[in-house]
Amino acid sequence: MSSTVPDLAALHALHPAQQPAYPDRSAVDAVVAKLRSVPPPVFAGECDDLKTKIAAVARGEAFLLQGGDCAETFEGVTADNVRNKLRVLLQMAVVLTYAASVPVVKVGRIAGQYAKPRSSDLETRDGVTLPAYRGDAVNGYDFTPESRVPDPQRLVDVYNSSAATLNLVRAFVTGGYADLRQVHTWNTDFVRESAVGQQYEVMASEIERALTFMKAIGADPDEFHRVDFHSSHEALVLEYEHAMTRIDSRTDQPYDVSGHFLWIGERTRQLDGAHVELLRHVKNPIGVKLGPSTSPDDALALAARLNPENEAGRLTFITRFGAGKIRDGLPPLIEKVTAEGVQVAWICDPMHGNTFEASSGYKTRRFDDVIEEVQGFFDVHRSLGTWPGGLHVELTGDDVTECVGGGEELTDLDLANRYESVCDPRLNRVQSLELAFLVAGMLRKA
Ligand SMILES: O=C[C@H](O)[C@H](O)COP(=O)(O)O
Ligand SMILES: C=C(OP(=O)(O)O)C(=O)O
Ligand SMILES: [Mn+2]
Repeated sequence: MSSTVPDLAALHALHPAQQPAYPDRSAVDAVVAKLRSVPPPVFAGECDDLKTKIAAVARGEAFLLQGGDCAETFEGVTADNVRNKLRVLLQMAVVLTYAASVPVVKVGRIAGQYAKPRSSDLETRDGVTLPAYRGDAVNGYDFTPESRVPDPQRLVDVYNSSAATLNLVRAFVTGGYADLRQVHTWNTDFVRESAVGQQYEVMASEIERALTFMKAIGADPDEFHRVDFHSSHEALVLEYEHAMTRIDSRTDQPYDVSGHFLWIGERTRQLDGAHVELLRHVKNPIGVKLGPSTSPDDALALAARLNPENEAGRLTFITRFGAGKIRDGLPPLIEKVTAEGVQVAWICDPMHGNTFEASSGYKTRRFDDVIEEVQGFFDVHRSLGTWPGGLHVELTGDDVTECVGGGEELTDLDLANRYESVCDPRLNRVQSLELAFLVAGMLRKA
């Protein structure tokens, strides 16, 4: 892989999709110059460690759990918010690990997930049309002309918010919060009231007994004290990702140190596009979203471009077909990629192919469609003898009402109660845990 990263002008010459229309180029240049000098939020060696873990996923020896907000917000960077997201991911990971006896690689859509590709450049409300909200990285959510102007200073806020979030996540995962012996404590509040909370309690008690037994036979309890947790986001705004791309002093190779894992979205995965061009040069583990229009040759070409050395763990395909399309659409991709000997981890995003507008006007997803897509993903892999490597979900640790269905049987009418996402609807904490138990059952069979 070439280590010469193209400059920003060369990337812009490729007419990148989904970029902010900044009104003042000199202000952008000043921000990029500033960002080039800030300390990296992650260390390149951590990216290599994650790549090694994803290689185990590609070999069928581990399962990847990737989850978090569709769009993080600056306002959402609070201790409670970060802790709640981490907690639901830790609970899901423990369910998957314990119930399916598979190591789980934990990756948050967190500490950098601030930029959004949109279906339309414009948004119209009550006859007023303004530029669409493209995430806090780009413009404001408020529906006013001032707020919707792209402001490059926001990229500095992305850096500061990401660094603050990751700092707290690191403190939680190494400082005792994520200690496996806290498995009961994570569940203390509301989830105990729900059926899935009770199911979790039973499992947590079994885990506690197992830990007590292991301690009694001389295992080191410090083994359970910390977990590995990684950050990820869609690499979308080229100014930001380019400014955060640095040469690693150990290896002399470029890494995008804005996060451990970066992915290219469904709308920006053009083979000759700027996003593929930038990410093909960095050494991080990377992902590409693949929707129903992807042909087997597209997948092969992306793999050849992004992972020419066919390094295991480098490339993850995140499929997002929709519940109705996965059973027909996924097999040809897996068959061709497998037949060509291409090393890839296959991950299922059961969210983005299942979005629709409820009669109330809210964007939502049905919990049953999410489950149906994951079941399709597992069934396809089972029939082809390949490994269903993981799950990519939009979720939150809070009690929101954004997706319908699940054990709480949320309906269209409930959506207005607590709809807080600024972009796509997320599973709430109960729905996330329900998903984890269902997937654990599928994994046991796999
Ligand atoms: O998160 C993914 C996309 O940004 C999102 O689904 C686009 O949503 P839109 O169709 O409302 O623009
Ligand atoms: C934009 C997203 O997804 P996709 O690129 O698959 O539409 C996302 O993950 O929020
Ligand atoms: Mn989304």
